[in-house]
Amino acid sequence: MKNLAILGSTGSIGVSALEIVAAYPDRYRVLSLTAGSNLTRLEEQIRRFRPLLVAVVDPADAATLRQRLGTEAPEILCGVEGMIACASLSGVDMVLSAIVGAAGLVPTMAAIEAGKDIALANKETLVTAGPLVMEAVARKGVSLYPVDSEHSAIFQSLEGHRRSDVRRLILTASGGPFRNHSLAQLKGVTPGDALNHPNWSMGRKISIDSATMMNKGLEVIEARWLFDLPAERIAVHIHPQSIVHSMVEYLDGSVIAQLGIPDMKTPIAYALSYPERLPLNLPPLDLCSLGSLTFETPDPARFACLSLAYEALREGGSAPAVLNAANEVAVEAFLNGQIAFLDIPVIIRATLDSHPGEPLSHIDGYLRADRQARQSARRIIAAAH
Ligand SMILES: NC(=O)C1=CN([C@@H]2O[C@H](COP(=O)(O)OP(=O)(O)OC[C@H]3O[C@@H](n4cnc5c(N)ncnc54)[C@H](OP(=O)(O)O)[C@@H]3O)[C@@H](O)[C@H]2O)C=CC1
Ligand SMILES: CC(=O)[C@@H](O)[C@H](O)COP(=O)(O)O
Ligand SMILES: [Mn+2]
Repeated sequence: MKNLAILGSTGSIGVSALEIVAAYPDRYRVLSLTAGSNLTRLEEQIRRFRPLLVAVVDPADAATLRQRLGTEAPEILCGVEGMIACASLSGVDMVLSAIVGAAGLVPTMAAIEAGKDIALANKETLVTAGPLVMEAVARKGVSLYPVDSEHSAIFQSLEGHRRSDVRRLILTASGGPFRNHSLAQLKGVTPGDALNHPNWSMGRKISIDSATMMNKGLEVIEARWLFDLPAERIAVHIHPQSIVHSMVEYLDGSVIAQLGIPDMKTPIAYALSYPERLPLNLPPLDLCSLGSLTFETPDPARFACLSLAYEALREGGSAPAVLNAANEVAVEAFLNGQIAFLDIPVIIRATLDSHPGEPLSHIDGYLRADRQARQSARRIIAAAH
């Protein structure tokens, strides 16, 4: 029996993970759950999975939940302290980190420091503080399993091979809903258009990131830390079908890829059950019906966010944290109708320019860079709109 903490249980990844838990009650037990503000979904999850400890962001939501659950209520905490308590709860073997955004950093670090193995969906944690996270993982001797589909594919494509034989990683990108849009067309796209991902059903923030291709930029940075390779050895190919989830190219020219239908249950289950593979009730991949798999080079003029991410990764220090924070603020502003789609990279560029990169070592430094970049991005938006 593996005891789990699920951080971000009410989100797209959290819900898929709980479907796997429900299918394998003899393998997994949920000891703690965290959510933001979706109390209805969280209440259902508590009644179904009976965790010992739960955390939500807001104290008033914690009180509401206690009242709704009455005698069935577990211990319910709130705020970052509550998230930390859930992540480091005694008896938990593995923490699924699936909060969205840099809000996942502190709970994920708490889990690592408490010696928990990590199944990592929350890429912003590694983007913001990759060196800090990887140092803690090594020092505590915990295992970090990627959940992000591309990184799971790379992890699987590296199995049984020598790291010294790797030439480069090739991340695939769907190209999102605007793959064939011209710059003129991109000017007018709405949040509704941008949320309409062609292949994946995901949370709102990552869906916008896919539309700008910042998602792939964040994933390049994530891959840099997970697999310890520099930016110039991590390439991106557009692959509109999202069937080849990513590839590893070896020194002899061999390319090893992982393929599958686009369903996050596969990488989530692999991270939870590694090294075993669980039977999942998913439709098989039917390559003959698909007919063809295609690949293209990303266009930096239309998808400027991808180049910004490479630039921040090469600069290092605080730059990736600033990039991530500015992106989170810009995506929120786009979703709220405050800015246009093409303003997203402009705001990130301006925020990066207003924050000279600085070397960071302690978590407080990363959190300060994140906080200050958010303030700058908000100021830039307010001044321009
Ligand atoms: N969805 C996917 O297919 C994939 C997602 N990922 C990554 O996984 C992570 C989660 O994505 P996804 O599930 O799509 O996101 P969702 O928006 O669907 O879910 C996010 C979760 O985080 C909670 N949350 C939001 N803000 C906070 C906060 N400030 N503090 C604590 N909890 C918070 C939400 O709570 P509530 O809803 O209750 O407010 C929800 O449980 C992201 O980092 C994403 O990039 C990676 C690969 C694929
Ligand atoms: C499912 C997953 O891992 C997402 O990160 C996905 O890759 C998003 O699609 P894009 O390739 O369009 O960014
Ligand atoms: Mn991905």
